[in-house]
Amino acid sequence: MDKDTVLTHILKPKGMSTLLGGELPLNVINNNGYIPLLTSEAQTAERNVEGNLPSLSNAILTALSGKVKTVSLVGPEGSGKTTALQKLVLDWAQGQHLQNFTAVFHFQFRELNNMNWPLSLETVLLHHHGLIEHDSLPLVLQNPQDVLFVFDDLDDFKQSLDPTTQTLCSDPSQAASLSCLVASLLHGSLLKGAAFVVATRTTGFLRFLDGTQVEVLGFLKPQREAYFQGFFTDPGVANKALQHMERTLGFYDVSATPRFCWTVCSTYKSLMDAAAKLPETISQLYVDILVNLIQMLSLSQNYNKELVLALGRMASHCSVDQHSSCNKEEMDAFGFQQLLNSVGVFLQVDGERSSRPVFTFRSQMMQEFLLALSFFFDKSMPKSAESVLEKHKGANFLDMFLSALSEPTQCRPLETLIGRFDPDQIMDFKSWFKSSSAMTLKGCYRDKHQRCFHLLHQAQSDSLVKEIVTDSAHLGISYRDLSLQDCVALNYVITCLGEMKQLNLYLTRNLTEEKAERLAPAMSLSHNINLSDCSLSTGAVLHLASALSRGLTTDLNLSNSHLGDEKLKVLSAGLRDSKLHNLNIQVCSLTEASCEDLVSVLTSGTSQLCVLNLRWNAIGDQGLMKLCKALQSPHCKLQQLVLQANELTVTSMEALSAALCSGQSEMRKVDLTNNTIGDAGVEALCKSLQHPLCKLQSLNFFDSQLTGACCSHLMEALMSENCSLTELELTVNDLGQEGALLLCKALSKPGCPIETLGLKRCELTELVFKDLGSVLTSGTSKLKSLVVGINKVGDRGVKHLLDAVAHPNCLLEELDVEMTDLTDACVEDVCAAIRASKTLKSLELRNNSLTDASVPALVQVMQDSPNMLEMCLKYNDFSEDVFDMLEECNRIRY
Ligand SMILES: Nc1ncnc2c1ncn2[C@@H]1O[C@H](COP(=O)(O)OP(=O)(O)OP(=O)(O)O)[C@@H](O)[C@H]1O
Repeated sequence: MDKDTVLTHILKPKGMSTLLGGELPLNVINNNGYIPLLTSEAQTAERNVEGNLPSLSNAILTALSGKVKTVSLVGPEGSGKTTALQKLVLDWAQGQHLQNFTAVFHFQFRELNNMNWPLSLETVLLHHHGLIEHDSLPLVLQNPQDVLFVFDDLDDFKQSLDPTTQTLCSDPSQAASLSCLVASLLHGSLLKGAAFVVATRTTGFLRFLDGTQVEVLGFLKPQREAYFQGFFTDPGVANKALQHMERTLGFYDVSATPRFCWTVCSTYKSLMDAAAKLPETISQLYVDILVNLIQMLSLSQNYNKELVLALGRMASHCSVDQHSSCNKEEMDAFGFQQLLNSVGVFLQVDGERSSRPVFTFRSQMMQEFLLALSFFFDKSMPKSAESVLEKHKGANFLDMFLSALSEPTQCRPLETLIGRFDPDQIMDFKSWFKSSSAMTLKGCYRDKHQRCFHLLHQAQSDSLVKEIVTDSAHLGISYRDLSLQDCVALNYVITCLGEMKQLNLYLTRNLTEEKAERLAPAMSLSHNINLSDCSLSTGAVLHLASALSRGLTTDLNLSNSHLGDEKLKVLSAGLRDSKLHNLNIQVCSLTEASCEDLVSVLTSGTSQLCVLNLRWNAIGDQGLMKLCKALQSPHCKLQQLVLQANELTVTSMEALSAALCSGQSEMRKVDLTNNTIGDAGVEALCKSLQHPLCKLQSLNFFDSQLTGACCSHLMEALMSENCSLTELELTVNDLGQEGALLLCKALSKPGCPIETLGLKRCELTELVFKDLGSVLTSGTSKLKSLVVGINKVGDRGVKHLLDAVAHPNCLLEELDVEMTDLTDACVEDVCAAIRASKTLKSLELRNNSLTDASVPALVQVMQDSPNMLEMCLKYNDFSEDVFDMLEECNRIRY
């Protein structure tokens, strides 16, 4: 039809606006309420200069100028497809775009469905569409490239579009089935060259359409903002309403649909006008909507109930059979006979004046809500909640609505209109919910935990949360990759509980600002927060920081989260006033710059930080030297510092040593693993060990590029009266025989405090093992744990230690002789040592050359020695023949 016809005929609004159906598209457009929509990037080239998503109308216009002039607008229920089509046609008629088309034909499949007899395209255009002059038709048909067809609601099309199952037609005057006409048009056999814009929800028909698909994104946040401002005349009220919607509903996909926004705005407006409370959950919103709709109908309580029951039956039918619409016979079977005049607010009625009207729910969400409601009323519904849910598996919100409606405070407003809910049904739902939640929460499936939290959130009952989430709930599992609505539900549950042992978000790939904001109250109520291997936006870190600063959290694990210096700065602001004791920021891509922020935290006077793990951050000597300033502050409470692989050298060891003996440092444990501090670094630290004010108890020099030269300094330090070191780790350093013998000298001095010694892979010899044996039997040694694996001393070397273990003076509890070239020849000594020792609990024998022959004796001695907690025999030369025997003792690992 031409532009004038469009302007005079088509653009007269048909029908009326309804709360669930939306404001009529033409009213929206005519009243300047149209908010331009966006599409996703995939279909169009790129974002525009401001980095925003492309506009929907541009995407359509661009696609129509392409080679295949078919554009499919795809979007969910109420996302604005019809409105966008009407705007497109109106703008064309007003000369704003698409002026290359001389005629535009606009069809709705819902209406076409009624044509059940063969028709030619000419007849459809002339008589059915009825708005084209007979004379102009040939012109149109001769120039198909000047014609645009606009088809709406393709998903409602009840016939086939498959070109392979029907013979397509090409003659506009030939009568054919509707299915053939539409398929022939879209496949180009009829009116070849014409252009098409087709709007649809996601449907299987899309596979028959060539051309461009354009996603209709509906209202994202900025469009919602514009819409609310347009809806409410007072900007303050608009803002209040929007904030409320964003906080309570903004995380549901449905809130991106313009139709839902209309429903929400209209409902909020009437509640605000009545000075009533706005709904806190989606269930409460639907209670309010239903109350509003029922009140509008002004029926008696009996009629209200009948209507709700009939709607519930229809909802169940549509949900089970995946029907979107029902005919008159079906409606009668649901019990609508007397009530059909009242269904308009709930149902869209097509072909009202024809003999075959079709009824469709205006809102899928309301369909599910009515289904849930009927569970508490309809005697014909399955009796148990479990079977209702089983029967309507495809319903997304059913369990959430059931949960909300089973709470007295939430169902009360409806009870006054439709009568009392069946108490047996309420009880049934409650007992199903409690027992299934108890099972779910004992298990480890995070999705199921989340669902349970959603149901609790909908129920809005503190006491129910406390009843369901008990100590037996397994809440320590990782709730990674939460959606925004998961965050809201989890936060609700933790807030009701009042505190949480551990909030585990391990492996969350995208903790956005919005999600962290929703979780912030839960974070402050959690004693331990695990955010290891997560990626957090700066905004998220900001919320974490503020949650920590007012919260209960004592342990925070951010390891492997690659925070970087900037985000650490943001975090530091919250650390000062937090209760944090233990901060793990290993592998966080930090540099020297972060140390300044950490210093300001540690010296703040309010920080409680005792343990700081900085493993694998390139802070370097300059960074550690800054931290050392903090260690000398009377405010710093740090006791343990993990400095593994921090690119440290001897340069920073002097400063560390000075800090340790400053008299202010509380430091008990320093781990310097994997740094190149070398012998000179050890020498510097040994000075502090001899200082009376140094409180250090544990030093770890694992793989620190040391040689025997450092041992004289260690010996001196260990022999000093002031030394309080109980743990010394020197594993993976080339100390050699000479160096190790010096250490043994120190260890044999009465009073030497060392209890745990690590000398794995230190190039030790049999002579060293002999001296270590003497240390152990000396009667003065406090050694409880000795790790001397990966030194090739063989059976003879290890025998010195085994004999020592058998000696009554030896206090050893743990001996590690991994990969020391042991053979079956040592087994007798092993068994003798175990039998004689009163203290030994663990023996590490992995990576040796023991064979099957040793197994019976080793199993026997383990069975006879209940003191022994573990013997590890992994990676020896056993055959499968002995596995059964080894299996007999569960304290043997093999
Ligand atoms: N761009 C818009 N600006 C303002 N309001 C809009 C816009 N788009 C849609 N609406 C409102 O949302 C309602 C629903 O939109 P519309 O009917 O266009 O959705 P739809 O995607 O065609 O839905 P369905 O899949 O159910 O056919 C409209 O009646 C109108 O009130």
